[in-house]
Amino acid sequence: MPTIDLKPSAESCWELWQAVRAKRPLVHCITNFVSMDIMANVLLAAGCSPAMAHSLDEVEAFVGISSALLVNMGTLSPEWVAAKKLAARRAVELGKPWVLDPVGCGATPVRTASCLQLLDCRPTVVRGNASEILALAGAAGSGVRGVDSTAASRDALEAAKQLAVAHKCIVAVSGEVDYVTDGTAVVGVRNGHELLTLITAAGCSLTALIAAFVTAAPQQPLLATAHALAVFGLAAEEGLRLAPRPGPGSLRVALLDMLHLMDQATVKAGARIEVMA
Ligand SMILES: Nc1ncnc2c1ncn2[C@@H]1O[C@H](COP(=O)(O)OP(=O)(O)OP(=O)(O)O)[C@@H](O)[C@H]1O
Ligand SMILES: Cc1ncsc1CCO
Ligand SMILES: [Mg+2]
Repeated sequence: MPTIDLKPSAESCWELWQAVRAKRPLVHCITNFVSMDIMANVLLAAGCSPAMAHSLDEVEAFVGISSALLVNMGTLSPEWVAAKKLAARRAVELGKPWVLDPVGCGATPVRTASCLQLLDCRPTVVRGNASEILALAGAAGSGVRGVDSTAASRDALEAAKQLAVAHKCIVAVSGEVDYVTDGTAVVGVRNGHELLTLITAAGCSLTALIAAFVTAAPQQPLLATAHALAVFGLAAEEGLRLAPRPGPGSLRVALLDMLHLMDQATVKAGARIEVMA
């Protein structure tokens, strides 16, 4: 497959998505019980192959046959955390991208400690809501309410930059504006809709899509992440426009439909990715 040279643009967004579809990457997801269904469906609709596998006995072999790994801290247990660490280390050994979703970081000491242990396993990308990113960076008063954020994404941008520098990774904070940074550059994505916060595991699924997009532009994980954020957010916007009712249930279905149906003209007209720093 030819190497893609991404630009922070809507054109590039379509181009990368087509490369993802052509590759149909197998994304190995060690996620949570809540997100399994919607995450697998989001990946399928967007043109990828999902596989949910979390057995301690199997995860290393699964990383071996996958294009990328997604690790999500949602419904954690000691066995699952051990499996996540093994899988993450294997991904690094094999040079495969892996993406961390620190769900509910800051909610309990065990959860925060587990997220920090995974962060030490050298993720390619970390994507969380603002409260999760603040807690991961050790900021006081992150405001996490269970797995939900009470902070605005802009308020977590400095924390995201700190994390990116300290852990040599890309950090994305989702919210009204999504921010992606490597610690120096900042790219903003202005797609999405507030109703997404009423669909459980929308963010979890988005993180899995980021893992898929990075497989098609492994040298440009920052821009690949921004492109995944734009595609996901735009699918929600377009879905809501065409949904029978403006509620979370209809949006959940319409989001999947749009990830399957969205065309080039819609992506080129609607993706809002901009370099901010
Ligand atoms: N106020 C908002 N306006 C527009 N889009 C939003 C808003 N808040 C979140 N989003 C979008 O919702 C999606 C999920 O992000 P969110 O920050 O809600 O994730 P999350 O809290 O991790 O979700 P979950 O834990 O349920 O998986 C992203 O595409 C994001 O851009
Ligand atoms: C609601 C919930 N609880 C643990 S994981 C999860 C899915 C959203 O993060
Ligand atoms: Mg989340």
